[in-house]
Amino acid sequence: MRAIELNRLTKMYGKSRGIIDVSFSVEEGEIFGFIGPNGAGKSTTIRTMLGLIYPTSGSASIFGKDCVAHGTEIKRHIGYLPSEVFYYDNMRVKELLKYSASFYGKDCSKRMRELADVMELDLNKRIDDLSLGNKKKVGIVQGLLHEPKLIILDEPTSGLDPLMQQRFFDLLQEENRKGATILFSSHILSEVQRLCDRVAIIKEGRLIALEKISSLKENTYKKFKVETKEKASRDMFAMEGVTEWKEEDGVVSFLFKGNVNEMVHRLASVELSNLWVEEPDLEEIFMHFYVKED
Ligand SMILES: Nc1ncnc2c1ncn2[C@@H]1O[C@H](COP(=O)(O)OP(=O)(O)OP(=O)(O)O)[C@@H](O)[C@H]1O
Repeated sequence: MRAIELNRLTKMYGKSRGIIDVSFSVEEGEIFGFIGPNGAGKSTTIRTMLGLIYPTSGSASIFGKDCVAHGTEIKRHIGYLPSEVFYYDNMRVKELLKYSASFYGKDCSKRMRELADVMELDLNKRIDDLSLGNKKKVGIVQGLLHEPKLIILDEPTSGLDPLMQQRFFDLLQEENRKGATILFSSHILSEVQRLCDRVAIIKEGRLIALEKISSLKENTYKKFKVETKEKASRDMFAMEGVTEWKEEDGVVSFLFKGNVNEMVHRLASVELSNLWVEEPDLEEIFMHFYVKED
């Protein structure tokens, strides 16, 4: 069964767009990345999926159940970490987490202590005494407490130091091994690249790409860097599949998608003094999508 299925999901805020015609699905057991710059529509998509706001048109379902019709039931199976967390400041961490756990009708105290240990969170502290990073940890523990089947994380790492980010990623991978599906929204590409199997890229409210991280990185694009004996011109490498052409200090670089033999032929016709062929990082691929769409 699919964990998430969005079908032409659209949300307008009055006349201004939130998201338009967003369709994708996430299989059970996947770690799925959802990336795009600020304002692209990630939070709107997530909030609509969770039934926190209503779609203008289209539909979203979770484990086969429509998010509007079965919102309450669906939420039992979801652990959600919002991008910004607000709490009752005068509560202690432990009280807040117990209060959250009470909604799930489960005894989560053992899991609460385990998670707090891993994330080095002091359960006896008052919320208003916590730093931003520690408040984020409360959100993480709160989201994972009831061992949800689906974990939805909206920009989860902001405020966490690198050590805690790593712990958190390990924790997510462990939850995934135990069967949890994860939707991870971020504008930081390197973390999506590290953790996710597939990624959806959203821009100005519309989905512009849906790919496997591995095929994005390995099969689709190669980054060529070329040093030429003569001054390089754009024409030298102008062929279908070449994008992101740049020249810096006599070294030309570009992304290439297509038959590498054709590129090798083209390179053979130019006098080279050096050549590098590399895997582009996701950032470069991502920029390419954005430039192309513009
Ligand atoms: N409550 C709201 N009322 C009106 N417009 C909104 C509201 N919430 C979001 N928007 C608009 O919808 C669009 C998508 O915003 P959204 O917060 O979903 O993007 P995002 O990708 O999550 O970005 P960020 O990381 O900055 O939160 C933006 O243009 C935003 O201004």
